[in-house]
Amino acid sequence: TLIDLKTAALTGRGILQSWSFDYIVVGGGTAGLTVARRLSQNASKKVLVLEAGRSGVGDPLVTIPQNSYSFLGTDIDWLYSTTPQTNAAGQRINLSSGKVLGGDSAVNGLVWVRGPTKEYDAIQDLGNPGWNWKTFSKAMRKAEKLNVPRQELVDEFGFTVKPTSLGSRGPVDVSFPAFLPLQHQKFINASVQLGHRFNEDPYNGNNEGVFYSLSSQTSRAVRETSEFAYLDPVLNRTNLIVFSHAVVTQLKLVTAGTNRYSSTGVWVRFPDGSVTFARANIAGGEVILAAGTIRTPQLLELSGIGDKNILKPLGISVKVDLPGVGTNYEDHTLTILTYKLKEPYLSFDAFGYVPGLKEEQQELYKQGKGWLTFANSVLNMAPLDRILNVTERRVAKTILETKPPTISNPLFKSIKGDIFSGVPQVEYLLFNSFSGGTVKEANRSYVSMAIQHLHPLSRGSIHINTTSIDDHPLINPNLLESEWDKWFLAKTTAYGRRFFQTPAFQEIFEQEEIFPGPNVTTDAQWEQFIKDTVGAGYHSVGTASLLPKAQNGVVDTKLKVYGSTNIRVVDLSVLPLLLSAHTQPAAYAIGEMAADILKAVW
Ligand SMILES: Cc1cc2nc3c(=O)[nH]c(=O)nc-3n(C[C@H](O)[C@H](O)[C@H](O)COP(=O)(O)OP(=O)(O)OC[C@H]3O[C@@H](n4cnc5c(N)ncnc54)[C@H](O)[C@@H]3O)c2cc1C
Repeated sequence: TLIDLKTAALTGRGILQSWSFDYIVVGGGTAGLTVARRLSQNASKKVLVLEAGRSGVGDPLVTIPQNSYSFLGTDIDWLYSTTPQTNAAGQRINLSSGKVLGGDSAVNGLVWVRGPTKEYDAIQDLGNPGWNWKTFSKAMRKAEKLNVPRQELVDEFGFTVKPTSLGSRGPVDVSFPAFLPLQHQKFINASVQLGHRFNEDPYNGNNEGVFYSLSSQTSRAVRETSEFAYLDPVLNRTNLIVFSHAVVTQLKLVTAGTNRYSSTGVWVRFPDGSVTFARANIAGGEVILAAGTIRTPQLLELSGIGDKNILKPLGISVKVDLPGVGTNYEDHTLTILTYKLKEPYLSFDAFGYVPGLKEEQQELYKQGKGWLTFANSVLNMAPLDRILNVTERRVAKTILETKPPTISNPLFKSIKGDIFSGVPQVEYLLFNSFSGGTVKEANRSYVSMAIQHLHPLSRGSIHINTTSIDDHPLINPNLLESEWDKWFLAKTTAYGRRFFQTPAFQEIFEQEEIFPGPNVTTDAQWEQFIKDTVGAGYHSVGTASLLPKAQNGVVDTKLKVYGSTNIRVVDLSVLPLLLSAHTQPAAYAIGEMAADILKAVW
């Protein structure tokens, strides 16, 4: 049952006053709704989901794939930005995130991709038995339902996929879009011409090379979110109560023996500002945090779980002194090159100057066809050898002899071990519009290439600096702090130019680079360029890491917060290391795995 507290506060308050819950899920985002659906399949278990945002049902901002970044600045955006980044020219970097049922799955770029086996196994090797490729891939398959592309789409665009590598019965439909821009088709050729491998089966534990990537959308081109995929089909369950416009302000903790705390429930703020308590069942009730990488550490700290040196000065009574909370924060770093298409080729920029094009495409979309079905669908995941020459590889080795200051020894060792062993280190992808630069002609079409560093070594933090839930925590990804991150991103960004010098791209792109432009040529200029323009990949992880406590971990292998008896974290804040992949499949997988852990005691 979905109850919007904006319109049904009385009903909501009544339920909270008379019920206690077996599971209280804080945050109805990607992982939160996954775990809620699985746990509510047992009709004797009462499940409550508390989501700060509204529903995304029927909202074209959410449903239409091509609108994926249009939520920026709207009512479904948390409007985060980082603290000034000292190693990136003082930039405050945008980190918009979905404040809506479905969370980031309702606003993201729809890319659906997995990393290679080694990266999931590395999570286990850090001291987390049971968290490996085998368990992650099983959970990702459980979440997904592949729609094999229709023959006409295969014929037109060349899509390839190996159906046995993906799930076929999960809630989240994954499909190829019904349209692939010419420039994305050419990106496959350009990559191959540069010596990159074409990968026909990137979902089975080896994602190296250039490939057609799936998109989290139905075969009718409606975006899949965790709300549409996991929640909507089970809305009639009376033991599952979902509140929208419900802001959780704090967890209530009581002592449960020496050095241990239990949560008896959470405080919920209603849209009118009033606060009501949601009670966890005394017998075995669990509080499940799924508020995402930015808000989960905030809630832990506001509730007295975190580093005492941060909590005490704010007057917060320290329940569990857990210094790992809010640390090990990591995001992919991203830079952009922009080129102009030759006439008459078009990108989405043409919506702004070709009369009638938008209307024509809106009509086509009603039949599940055309440009609006497309968000992104070709990726190139490249290992180091593909990008760096012999001399550069030698320099890379020298830089990597020194551990950067903010990453722990085990994490550094783990990543470093993979850098020279064929694991993708950089991703190239195209944005089908002008996405970086200042000089834009009004009636021409542009395409930007994004360059994403997949395994940065800099680590940042997310901590509160006030006791109010309404103040965003200080979000400091510490981008480009490590020498490796700066050097490698500069090298891989410079390499991006080479795609535009291939015959495949020369056919359709003007030769002159628009951004950063031909004046950037030396190593020093590239480094300055990336410092001035680096962005985040919107793939934040790690602030409540799944790691042994002695390694600054926050949750154990059952996702239970150290020092607590019944508080779990199930969102991406538990992921201790980023993958060579965009992060939504991992969020669904962690939700699935969390549900299995909790169901095991039924
Ligand atoms: C712009 C953008 C583009 C992206 N593109 C891609 C992509 O193309 N492919 C991909 O794989 N990944 C992508 N990602 C990343 C991916 O979507 C996320 O990493 C993933 O969905 C996060 O899942 P989560 O469950 O950890 O958090 P979320 O899905 O963000 O869920 C957290 C939920 O908690 C709610 N919440 C927070 N605080 C409170 C509170 N106090 N009370 C109540 N509710 C609260 C939030 O409103 C939200 O609904 C993108 C992300 C963004 C932002």
